[in-house]
Amino acid sequence: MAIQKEEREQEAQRVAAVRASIKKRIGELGEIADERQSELTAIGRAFWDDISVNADNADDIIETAASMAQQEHVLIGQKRSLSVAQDALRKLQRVVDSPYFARIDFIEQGEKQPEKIYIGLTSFIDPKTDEILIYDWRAPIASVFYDYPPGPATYRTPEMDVSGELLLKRQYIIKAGALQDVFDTGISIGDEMLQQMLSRSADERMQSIVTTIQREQNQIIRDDQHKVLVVQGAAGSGKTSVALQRIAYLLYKYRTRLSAENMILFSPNSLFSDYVSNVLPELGEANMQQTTFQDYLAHKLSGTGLAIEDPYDQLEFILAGTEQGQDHAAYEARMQGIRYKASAAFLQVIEAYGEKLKTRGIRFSDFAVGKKVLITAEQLSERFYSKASTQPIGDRMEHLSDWILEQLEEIQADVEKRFYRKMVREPKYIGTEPEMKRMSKSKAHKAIEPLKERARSIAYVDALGMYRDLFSDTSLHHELAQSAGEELPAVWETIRAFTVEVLDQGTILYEDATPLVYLKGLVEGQLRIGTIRYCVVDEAQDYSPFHYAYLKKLFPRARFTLLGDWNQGIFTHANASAGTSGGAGQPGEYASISELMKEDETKTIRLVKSYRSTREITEFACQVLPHGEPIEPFSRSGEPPRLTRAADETELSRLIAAAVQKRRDGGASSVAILCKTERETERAHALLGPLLPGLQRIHKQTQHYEAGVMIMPAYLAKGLEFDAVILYDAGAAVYAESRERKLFYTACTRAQHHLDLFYLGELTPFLMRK
Ligand SMILES: Nc1ncnc2c1ncn2[C@@H]1O[C@H](COP(=O)(O)OP(=O)(O)OP(=O)(O)O)[C@@H](O)[C@H]1O
Repeated sequence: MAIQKEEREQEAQRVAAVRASIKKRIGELGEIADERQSELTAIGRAFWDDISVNADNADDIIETAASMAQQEHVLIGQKRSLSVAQDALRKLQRVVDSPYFARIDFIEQGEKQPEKIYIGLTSFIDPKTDEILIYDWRAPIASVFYDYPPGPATYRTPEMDVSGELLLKRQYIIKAGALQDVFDTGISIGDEMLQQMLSRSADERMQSIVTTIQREQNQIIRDDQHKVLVVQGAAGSGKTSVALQRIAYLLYKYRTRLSAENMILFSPNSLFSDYVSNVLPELGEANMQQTTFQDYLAHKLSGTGLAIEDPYDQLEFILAGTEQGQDHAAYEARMQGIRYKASAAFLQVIEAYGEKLKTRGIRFSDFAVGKKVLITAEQLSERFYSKASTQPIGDRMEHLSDWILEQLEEIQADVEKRFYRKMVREPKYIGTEPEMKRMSKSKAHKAIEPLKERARSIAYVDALGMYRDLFSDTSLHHELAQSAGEELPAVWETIRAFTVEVLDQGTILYEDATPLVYLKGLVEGQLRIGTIRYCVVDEAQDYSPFHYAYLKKLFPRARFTLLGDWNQGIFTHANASAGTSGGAGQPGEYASISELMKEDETKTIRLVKSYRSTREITEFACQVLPHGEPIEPFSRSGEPPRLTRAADETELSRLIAAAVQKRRDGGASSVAILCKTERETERAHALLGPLLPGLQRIHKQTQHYEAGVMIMPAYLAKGLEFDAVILYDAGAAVYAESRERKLFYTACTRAQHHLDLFYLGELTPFLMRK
């Protein structure tokens, strides 16, 4: 809704006035920061002068120590106040050219005068008048802007709910310090503004969405009542964006007791981590810890010498199917194993195993130097099980480690003596006695230290051996399954034989890694990281029940936000709970998450509106999953996706190169050519490379995201988006199996503005209208 010229004039004046105020404050803060910096330098200098002066005189040592402690205290305080000033300065510098983006006029119940609330990225109080010139978008009252159309409205403060009436909702576009546009909005947050945001070309990195957060998204961002928040959101519905703004919100709301180190985000790969890495800094917050599950597993198994398979290699195996001459029986054996090992039933078996091991059965390994065994596995076992079984395993392990360390101390002393005697006896050592003592001490230390390290890291427990027992010993597995109220899987013998064979080759397949790490954690009693208070899992559909049980154990004090889209679940293991492998997402799958998290306070929120793609692309992608979650496209129109058949590979490459060029000429800053597998990517890259100079090949190890023209397997594009997507070969020879449907859907939904599909032979049946 356009506003009157006069009012617009007033708004422009206010922008200028607020900006002037901010600039002034920036100047003051700059001076304060400089002053504090020079004070700090002076104190630092005096500190060292004091030490050098006083330390010359032995009598002054005590006095020096006292003065050092005191000065250090002053130094810490001074550093803190410098960083406060610098923080405030940085925040204002970031917003000075665009101080706010919205205004609401709100009259609280019982009040006579409405209040004008201006909302921006950070709050700003006029230091002279104490007037709040800008409210932070995360302040309680700002939620009215996101949640309500003009009319009755309520917002929640920590103390109470405040009701009133929203009289006006206004949005501003302020660039380089000048008001460019201002308009009043009605029902939802300016479709106009959202249209503008979504029509732009995809940026180098993900952008923040604070100016246009939608009501249903705001509900997720500000939820702090539930321990587990599950978000099922359509492709492009803003799950990742919401996750990041939520982290910023929590950091603001709990700023006195929560910092970025208390939060962890699990993302699908390093490329994605890089892609989203600037959102929080843009919002003035530090980045949370970000990792991939794979990195976590690798970290947990580091030091064991075991290398685990990458999830993408597992996926490649699944996608390759039996097409490349792979033995059908072997393929099926592994597929059955993947499903079983991700299931809640197998989790119960491992839990039962953990219970049993409390009283007997932990496999210990000997402590030996070369062939000489210092402490036998039996001694360790005896010692461990001599403690009451009511004591937690972790405590008993800790005692055992302490005991081993004591034994090793004695052994080290003994070894040292022997080294010394040997030196004395052998004429080739010609040192003084203290020298020989020092040498023998150091040699003994070198010999025993690795053993001590093994003791400290509980590397004397043979978790892999115990995991193998689970498969080599059918009666054990059967007994555990029964005690957990489960049955052995129907294809047990196949799974059993396959697993033992692979483990004996020294390979840890991806499907074995989490159960193994879980078991390891149970027997070592070291499965907890208490500092994490919020754990956010993006692409949550790609995690199995096992993963969730593990995360819950790992972060016992954390609240969880799990964001996913079952329609994009491309990993077989992830579907194991509902047994819908390859099919469309079923709402029933959520129940299992709350069950697994063992939390009553679980809330599931659905996001059905998709913002990324044009209406035409979203509708096109929806036909790939006829029974998928409903998706409501945001009303932004573009050209319909184009389907082009090529006669052969040479023509395919030529057509694709021309399509890329067309998109680039049309202004697309990012164009992605998506293939099915690594193999197909390699082949396509070889053909297209000469036709498209500068074509970037994206690998699973790629760490940095850079806009431009790129080629990759579709699964690596998860979570990302591009101005234009080109599907390399959408033929029936490539996409036909039900397990490939979701991957195909994921690929199509990466496109913001243009989607071009090419194919050889027949078109994929996923696009045949029913
Ligand atoms: N409220 C909003 N205002 C502006 N842009 C938005 C909003 N919500 C989402 N978007 C935009 O929509 C696009 C998709 O968002 P995002 O990547 O967060 O979705 P997603 O649900 O995680 O997608 P997917 O599951 O398909 O990877 C992004 O460009 C994001 O900036």
